Amino acid sequence: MAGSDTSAVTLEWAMSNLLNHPCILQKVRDELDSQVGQQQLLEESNLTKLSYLRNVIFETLRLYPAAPLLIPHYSSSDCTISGFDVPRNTMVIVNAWAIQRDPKFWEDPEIFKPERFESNNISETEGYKFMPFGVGRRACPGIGLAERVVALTLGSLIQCFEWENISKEKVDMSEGKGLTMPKAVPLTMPYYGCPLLLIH
Ligand code: HEM
Repeated sequence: MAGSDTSAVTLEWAMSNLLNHPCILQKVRDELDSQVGQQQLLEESNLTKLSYLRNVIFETLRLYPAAPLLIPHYSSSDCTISGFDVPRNTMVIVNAWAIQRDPKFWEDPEIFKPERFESNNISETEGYKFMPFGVGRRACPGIGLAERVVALTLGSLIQCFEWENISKEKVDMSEGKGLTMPKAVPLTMPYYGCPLLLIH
């Protein structure tokens, strides 16, 4: 799975979600102001304090996973999955997109609500309902890098520029086709530089 394409589409989905939810965008900006301030640029060492930014990225990956069907796996032995007998050497495709929007597991599954991740330690309590990086031995080995790159880039874009949807329409969130899930309509939006940029 390409590391750059997955991170790039996740950024585009995250930015689109924020433009459609100005209050959430403002909350991210407030967190950046209080935890990093306007006198210095966001750095990797700041990320541990930016939990709301992290939740925005998790919520983006829940609704718009970059690899919606993960990567095809083969069963190494006969097994049973949800009551279905799966013989050895069968190709198994996991629909993470559907699981991450399943109303059996998620309250208001179609709503973009980063707060849902506030009290949870995903790895311990979320089990197999949230798996944008896959799970187990063949899960994405780039997860640590991906989380840092997406958070640093998204956080820097919000810290350094003013973003606003000037169109009367919401940003189109239709999904395109591809191994990594692109937006059907690419995001284009004007932005304004912040005073922080003039300092550096
Ligand atoms: C937001 C960013 C990313 C997402 C959402 C993502 C997601 C995934 C997913 C879902 C898989 C398949 C897991 C499975 O089938 O169980 C995967 C595999 C993989 N990813 Fe990522 N990935 C991201 C970034 C990266 C980065 C930055 C790198 C490396 C620098 C990377 C390297 C890999 C590799 C090498 C595999 C194959 C692992 C294997 O088959 O054993 N990924 N990724």
